[in-house]
Amino acid sequence: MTTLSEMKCEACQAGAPQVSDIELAELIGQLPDWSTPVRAGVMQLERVYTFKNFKQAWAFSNKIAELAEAEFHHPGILLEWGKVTVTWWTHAISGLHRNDFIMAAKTDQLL
Ligand SMILES: C[C@H](O)[C@H](O)[C@H]1CNC2=NC(N)=NC(=O)C2=N1
Repeated sequence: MTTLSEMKCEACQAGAPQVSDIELAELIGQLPDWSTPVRAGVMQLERVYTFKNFKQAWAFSNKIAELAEAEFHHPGILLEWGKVTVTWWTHAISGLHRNDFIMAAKTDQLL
């Protein structure tokens, strides 16, 4: 079985379906360290990573940015001293697409 981190994002346009409740339950089950906050009506996928200092957090943020550009699917990244908060959602559909779960799994692989 292909794991999420081995999958590739698919091109996602406006009108693409958000994950269903059943898909959401199945996918979030593969990402135990991630939460699904809803902000301004938009469900997102979020994880906080902690580090020993700003420099390590900064380096991790750069890796995420490179991954996002390679997959052309981009997160929110909050860089703080010793912390990186990564938030994935699909702007085009104002919600969660399978791509967001793939990218969250790939983000975990960067550690
Ligand atoms: C023009 C539009 O921003 C692009 O097609 C891509 C870029 N990266 C993206 N990233 C995310 N998270 N959602 C998008 O809808 C998205 N669209």
